[in-house]
Amino acid sequence: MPKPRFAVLGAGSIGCHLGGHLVAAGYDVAFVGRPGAMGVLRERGLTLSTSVRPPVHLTPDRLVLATGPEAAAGADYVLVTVKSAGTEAAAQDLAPHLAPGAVVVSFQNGLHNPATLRAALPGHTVLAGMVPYNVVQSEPGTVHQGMPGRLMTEPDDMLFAAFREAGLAIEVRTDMSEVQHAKLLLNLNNAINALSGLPLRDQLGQRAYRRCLALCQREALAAYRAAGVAPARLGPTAPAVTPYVLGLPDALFRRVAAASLRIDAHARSSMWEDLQRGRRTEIDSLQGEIVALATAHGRGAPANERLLTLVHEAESAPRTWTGPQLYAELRAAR
Ligand SMILES: NC(=O)C1=CN([C@@H]2O[C@H](COP(=O)(O)OP(=O)(O)OC[C@H]3O[C@@H](n4cnc5c(N)ncnc54)[C@H](OP(=O)(O)O)[C@@H]3O)[C@@H](O)[C@H]2O)C=CC1
Ligand SMILES: CC(C)(CO)C(=O)C(=O)O
Repeated sequence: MPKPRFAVLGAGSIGCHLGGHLVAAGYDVAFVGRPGAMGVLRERGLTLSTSVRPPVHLTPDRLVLATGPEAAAGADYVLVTVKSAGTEAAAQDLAPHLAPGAVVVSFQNGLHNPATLRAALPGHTVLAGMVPYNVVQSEPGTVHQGMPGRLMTEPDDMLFAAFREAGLAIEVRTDMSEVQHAKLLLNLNNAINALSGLPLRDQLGQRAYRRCLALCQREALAAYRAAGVAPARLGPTAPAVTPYVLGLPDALFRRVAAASLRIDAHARSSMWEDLQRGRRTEIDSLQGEIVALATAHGRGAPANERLLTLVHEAESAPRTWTGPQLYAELRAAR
């Protein structure tokens, strides 16, 4: 059977990580990205790095690089890896070029990207996917995976086989909505990490920042309960218990949550990268979703609402917050 062909729509950290692994395993991948980013790859090639394995370098001649969605025309699978605010536009761009029968897979954070893609691409199968680990562009042309983890998607045998062959750990799930709600609980830390200005490991090592996350997660769990949503359990700790664990003193937290601190020194939230580059963040699809859900059920989510405002402010006027400053700010909002 011929190998399926892929396109990556939104060739940034996640798109280059997924697409790069597929290229390394011999799959055809068309990378669709911004002219600047594609120029870097055209010049330097793409390096896939982790702190546990030697890096893999793909020379420029192995990369099919494009800046327009027409490059996705030959793909059997289109992996959508733009930030949430760009999904609608990316889907509209893609619609006239998508091959009949092509499957679209959203590997994005947030709750609504698969639905946005389905609405814009009628007649195509759109699968929800989830990336549990961090990938940063540690230097131009290098995407670095900073922690272990298994990708998740809705069932598709050919996709699953290709990812496995490419060395991308992947798990098939039939409860992706619950998975996405669980991932959103983790992504409530993106804003806290971005405002801390610290690598994830250092930020999560500090109780005051973890308490900020616990406040956000408690509000989210209350909103989920009101909405009848039961988030999936993605790690050793059940979602309902996580806020208690986050509030433990540092030494105890390090022992109880050792697995969640298996993060290398480079890892930062994807929102930190956005603030660094002066780009719009995904805050409306993260804290914004919790505020909207809480409001729809007659509840407040003041800590999430305050973070929403602080991140919007940081988009135009960057500032960093110490853990105690941020915790005091979020508590004062309640
Ligand atoms: N990075 C991470 O560690 C993780 C990220 N995620 C999620 O994965 C998704 C992707 O994140 P990430 O890879 O970090 O994002 P990036 O910003 O690194 O990559 C997306 C790239 O796509 C470009 N882009 C946007 N729209 C288009 C378009 N229509 N055509 C071509 N290129 C386009 C963006 O350019 P521009 O900026 O100019 O719009 C950007 O360069 C997000 O939903 C994120 O939350 C999930 C888990 C971990
Ligand atoms: C992996 C994680 C939770 C944190 O880096 C993330 O999803 C992100 O940065 O967007």
